[in-house]
Amino acid sequence: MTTLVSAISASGLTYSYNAFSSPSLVDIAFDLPSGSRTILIGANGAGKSTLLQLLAGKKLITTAGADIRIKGYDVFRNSPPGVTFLGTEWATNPVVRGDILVSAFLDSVGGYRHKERRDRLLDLLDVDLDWHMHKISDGERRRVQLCFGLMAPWDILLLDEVTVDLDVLVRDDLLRFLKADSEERGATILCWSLSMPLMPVNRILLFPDATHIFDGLNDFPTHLVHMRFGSFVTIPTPWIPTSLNRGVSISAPTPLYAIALQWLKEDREFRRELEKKGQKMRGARRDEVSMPQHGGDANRHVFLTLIDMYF
Ligand SMILES: Nc1ncnc2c1ncn2[C@@H]1O[C@H](COP(=O)(O)OP(=O)(O)OP(=O)(O)O)[C@@H](O)[C@H]1O
Repeated sequence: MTTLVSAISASGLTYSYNAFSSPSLVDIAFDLPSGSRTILIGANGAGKSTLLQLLAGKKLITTAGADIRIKGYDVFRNSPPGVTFLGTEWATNPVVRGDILVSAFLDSVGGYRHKERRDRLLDLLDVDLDWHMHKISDGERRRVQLCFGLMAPWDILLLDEVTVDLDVLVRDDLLRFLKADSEERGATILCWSLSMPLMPVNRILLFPDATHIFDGLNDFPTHLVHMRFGSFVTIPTPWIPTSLNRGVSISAPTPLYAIALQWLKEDREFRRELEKKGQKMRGARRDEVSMPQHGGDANRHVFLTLIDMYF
């Protein structure tokens, strides 16, 4: 049995993109054990990508007292080894859209050193070594990215949204591979795949296609986190299907889907309550926000709303 030691931890984590915007993360604190597989659940703008990028050391945090550790290493001062971050910006990099063969591309990043894992991933992700990177679809490019990122064994895997555009079969196989890999090697995964706009929660129930986001996921995580407006509403909590969703009234194909919809519904209600009190939250319709009566305050409110929209 794997001994659970802390793999990822953070405390006092508050982060703003610039001096004008409200913080995208607010006083986040958590501790994830080695071998855990955690899914972040939250509406658009909840802060999931920002958190993953900070953990990956992609953004510098200057807030006093903020601390992020991976395997005990301070991510900003002392990069921890064995961390793989896969995010969506990779696909827009001109290098990976150049006229290069997939085989040459994977070899250029050491694919030949991990041939067994590479070949397993090529099969699983249905990637052809003879593809040219500039002549493949976005979904195919994503599959090459996953092969590229996963072929060297990792200790910590940070996945930002990259499984969303895979077809259902490939995604299902990939989740099985990641789960087995994490169980065999005690490796840790933190990812998010469960994001939906706040407003159309009810409409999602009418579109069976939206449920594919959850295919194969129900048995994948060991922990769930609920994020809302940059904070953790639910800290990493062990997930045993049915453990968290007692009392959840939404009927859904899987317990994970039910809890995600329930949380997003709560987020929407929370936001509407704030808006009734005149607090503009990101993503709100302007006509839903009650404007302050005083002229000066009203102008300031409009100004802050514009800042929120443009930064
Ligand atoms: N480059 C940026 N500059 C300023 N604000 C940003 C930037 N990127 C994100 N934000 C803001 O930070 C907050 C969190 O965004 P983030 O992308 O982390 O959310 P998310 O939960 O990943 O959302 P989604 O599900 O839509 O990807 C949002 O309010 C967003 O507007």
